[in-house]
Amino acid sequence: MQSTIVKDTVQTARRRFFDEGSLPEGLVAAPILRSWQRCATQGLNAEDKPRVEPLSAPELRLLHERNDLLRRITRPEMAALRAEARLTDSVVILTDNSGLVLDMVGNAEFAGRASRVALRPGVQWDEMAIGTNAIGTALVEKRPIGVHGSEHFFDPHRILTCAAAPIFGPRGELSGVLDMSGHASVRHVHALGLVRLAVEQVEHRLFERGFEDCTVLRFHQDAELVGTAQEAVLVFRDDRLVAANRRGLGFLKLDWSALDQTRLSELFEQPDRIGELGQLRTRTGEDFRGRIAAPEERSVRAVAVAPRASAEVEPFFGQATRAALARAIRLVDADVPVLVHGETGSGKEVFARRIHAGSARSAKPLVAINCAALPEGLIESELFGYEEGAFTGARRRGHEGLLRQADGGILFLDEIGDMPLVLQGRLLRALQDRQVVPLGGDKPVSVDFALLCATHRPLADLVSSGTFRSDLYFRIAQYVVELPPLRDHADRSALIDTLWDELGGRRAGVTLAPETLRRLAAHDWPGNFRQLVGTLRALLALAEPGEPLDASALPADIGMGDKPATRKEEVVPPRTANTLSALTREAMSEALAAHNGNVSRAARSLGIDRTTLYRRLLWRGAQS
Ligand SMILES: Nc1ncnc2c1ncn2[C@@H]1O[C@H](COP(=O)(O)OP(=O)(O)OP(=O)(O)O)[C@@H](O)[C@H]1O
Repeated sequence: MQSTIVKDTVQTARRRFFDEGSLPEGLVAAPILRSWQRCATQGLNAEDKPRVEPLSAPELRLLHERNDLLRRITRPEMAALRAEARLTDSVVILTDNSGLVLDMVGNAEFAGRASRVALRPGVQWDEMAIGTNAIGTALVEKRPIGVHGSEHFFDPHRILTCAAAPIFGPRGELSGVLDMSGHASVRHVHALGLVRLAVEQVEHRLFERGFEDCTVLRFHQDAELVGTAQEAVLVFRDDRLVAANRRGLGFLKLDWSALDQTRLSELFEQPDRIGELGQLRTRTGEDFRGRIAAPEERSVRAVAVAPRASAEVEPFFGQATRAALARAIRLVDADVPVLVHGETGSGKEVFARRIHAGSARSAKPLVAINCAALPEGLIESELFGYEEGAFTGARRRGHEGLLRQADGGILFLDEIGDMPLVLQGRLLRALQDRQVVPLGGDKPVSVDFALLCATHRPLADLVSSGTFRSDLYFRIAQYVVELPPLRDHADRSALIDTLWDELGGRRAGVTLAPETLRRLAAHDWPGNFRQLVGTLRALLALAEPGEPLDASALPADIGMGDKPATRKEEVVPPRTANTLSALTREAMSEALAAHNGNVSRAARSLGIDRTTLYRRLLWRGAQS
């Protein structure tokens, strides 16, 4: 009902703006209206088709190379949001600082729909080409923004609901944009919050390296937030401010123009202790709690106290998995291909990296390729390389291809079940002959790599249904490791305890209350380790040192399965969901009730297909 009213309001605003030429102030958010004005002033016409100029495959590869650091630094957040996106039929997108889409992960079905309106890697989503959209408008407005349905400038984008936040570097430079996009019929009310939090983590991590020779000041009014991603950070080289995060500037009422201009001594009174958490008083008389780390002393302390970066959680392996790892290492050393199978988030990639680290090839590269993430048209040139001038847009000096980059090391083909059939034959030949023929070339080049593959799909079934070649299957699956889903772990409490320590819970002086631990252990974690680690990280951010973390901090859908719902709750489901997945499930249940249980109609009203709705409802049924 509420969304119908919002929709009508936007339609009225559009009519006034586009047909009557008046400003519908108050009917849409001010940043949206500003964006419509900018687009109209630039001569964009809402009834035209947006101008899309996708990059060629080699250009996209170059773009990836140029943005390597950004892609690496955002990886943990992309992985965490990807799990959320898969469960909510949406996608997570990373762009460069001009809005060029670098990566898109999440729900494959929605990715297909998004691709039809050119929301895909290699397309620039800047406002001037694509009109009002979360990515482009966040870049212009330099702040997080949600753009929903008809708030988009161009008509075809009405199917989208998007939330984006710009990523700022330590010197205020725009580095990229993180975005979550889904279908406009399912309102992802938490998407903007999730994206903002993720960007805060990314921006905070940008301060971990590169300032070893500087004095770094970390502070907050709340002492407990010092040392977390919510702290304010100011960096001084020879007493001069050279880098900062937005919170640091905001607390002192400064902006980026203060860089290189302002001195530490102008901002703060002499701190009482260097290195220790103490009182900091600004020259204007405001008090903060914080810590100043001088250059030499900081580099020593950083090793001792810096929280582990999120990508580096020490994996938890049960006894059986440890034994499987030892066997897999021996097999890979003997050049026997190993296939790792497990549900999403069960740790296939983590396991593969451990195999590499323990193998005789550890000093050589592990080249990991996600076969599902590579656009189909790119896989061939990416894997096998191409000769100079092999096709229009090919790089002048050609490209050696990923198979050759793995020479001497290990080739890890992740999501191998998603490799298109046409390329499976070519891959098989390369694996059998240990030779690669680049596109546009005729001379085979010898390669030497060990092969690891992973998939969450039932490959044997794909073989039976004819979508995966049996000869390739037998080639890659000479030894299969099955990673168990979390719900099958015998002692989940011990596992959660260990991960909590790994994530820094004990170091931060926070424990999980017995009821919290019980509920976490009772949950069946469909997103496996990825979901569990993400939830524990969120809980850690909410925790108060010295106080056991109460079960009320848990997301609504965790640990409630074992509690009978009250009659009242069954009749009037309260809007308490505070995760995207819970919200989506709520929306699905509501749609189903509104259509008297007719799945097709409910699915249509949500803008998803029947199978997605069935799948999600079945998944829900399995949970409760
Ligand atoms: N054994 C483990 N112990 C602790 N954390 C783990 C473990 N395995 C995985 N994780 C966490 O889960 C996240 C997902 O792991 P990984 O990418 O290896 O899963 P995956 O099975 O390859 O998932 P997908 O099929 O979706 O690609 C990792 O980033 C890591 O934080």
